[in-house]
Amino acid sequence: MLNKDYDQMVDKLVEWIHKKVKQAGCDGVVVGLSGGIDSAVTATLCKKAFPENTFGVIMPCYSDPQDAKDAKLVAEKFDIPYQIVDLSTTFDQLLKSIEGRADLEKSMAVANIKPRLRMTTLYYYASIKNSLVVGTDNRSELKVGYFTKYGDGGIDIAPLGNLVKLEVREVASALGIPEKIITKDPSAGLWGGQTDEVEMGITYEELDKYILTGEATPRVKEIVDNLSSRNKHKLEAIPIPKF
Ligand SMILES: Nc1ncnc2c1ncn2[C@@H]1O[C@H](COP(=O)(O)OP(=O)(O)OC[C@H]2O[C@@H]([n+]3cccc(C(=O)O)c3)[C@H](O)[C@@H]2O)[C@@H](O)[C@H]1O
Ligand SMILES: Nc1ncnc2c1ncn2[C@@H]1O[C@H](COP(=O)(O)OP(=O)(O)OP(=O)(O)O)[C@@H](O)[C@H]1O
Ligand SMILES: [Mg+2]
Repeated sequence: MLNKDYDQMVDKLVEWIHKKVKQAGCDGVVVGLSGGIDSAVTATLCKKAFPENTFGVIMPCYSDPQDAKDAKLVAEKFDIPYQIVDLSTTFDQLLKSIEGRADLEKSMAVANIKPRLRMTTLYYYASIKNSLVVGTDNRSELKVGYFTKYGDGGIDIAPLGNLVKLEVREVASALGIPEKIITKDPSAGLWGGQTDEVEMGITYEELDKYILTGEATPRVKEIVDNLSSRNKHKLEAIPIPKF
C-alpha cells in the first residue's frame, strides 16, 4: 500500500514549506508542539526549512503532563526553540464567563475551546514573528474532518495534508523522530484517555486503506462516508449569498 521514497518526500516537503512561507512574504514558522507524531514531524520539517526561524509552542490545557514532556523531547532533540504557554486558567476563566456550568465540561462545545485557544496563541506568535502558522493536519484527519474548525484547523499551511497517517509514520522514521512518539496512541488530548481511533470507531489502518485503495468493510465505509459528509463544511469556503 505504501511504496514511496520517504527520504525524498522529506526533501520535497521541506522545499514546499520554504516556498510557501517565502511566497507569503514571511520569515519563518510557528508550530504547536503537542508531544504527538504529527506535530513532531511538522516541526522537524519546519526546522529543516527554517533553521533559524522555527518556533514551537507547548500549550497544556489540563493536558496529560506526559504530553508536554514528549513535546520537549522533540524540541530538544531537533534544537527547536519553544515557549510553554499554559492555557488552563484562561480556559477556566472563559468557561466561567460564558457558562459557568460544570455539567458542560465534558461536552464537545467545551472541549473544542482548547484547540481554539491554542490557535489564538499561535496566531499571536505568528504575528510578532512575521511567521506562518503551520498546521499538522494529515490526509486521514482531513478526509473525515477529524479536527476542530478554527482550532487545530485554523492554520495557514498544512504540509502533511497529502499524507495519510501511516505515511506520516514513515516520514517520522525517515526524520529520526523518537520511537516512543511514533508508537504512541494518536490523541487530540481534549479529555483524559481520549484516543482518535476509539472516538472515530475505526483504526488509522482501516481509514488509510480505504483512502488509498477504496477497499473497506461496509462498517468502515459507513463511518468514513458519514464523517466525511458531515464535516465537509470544515474544508469549504464560507458560504456567502450570491445576490
Ligand atoms: N453544514 C455546515 N456548514 C457550516 N458550518 C457547519 C455545518 N455543520 C456544522 N457547522 C459548524 O461546525 C461546528 C462543528 O465543528 P467543530 O466545532 O469542529 O466540532 P466537532 O466536529 O463536533 O468536533 C471536533 C472533532 O475533532 C476532534 N479533534 C479536535 C481537535 C483536535 C483533534 C486531533 O486529532 O488532535 C481532533 C474532536 O475530538 C472532535 O471529534 C458547529 O458547531 C457549527 O458551528
Ligand atoms: N498541548 C498542546 N500544545 C501545543 N500544541 C498542541 C497541543 N495539543 C494539540 N496541539 C496542536 O494541535 C495539533 C493537532 O493535534 P493532533 O493530536 O492531531 O496531532 P499530534 O498530537 O501531533 O499527533 P497525534 O494525532 O498522533 O496525536 C497538534 O499537532 C499541535 O500542533
Ligand atoms: Mg495529539
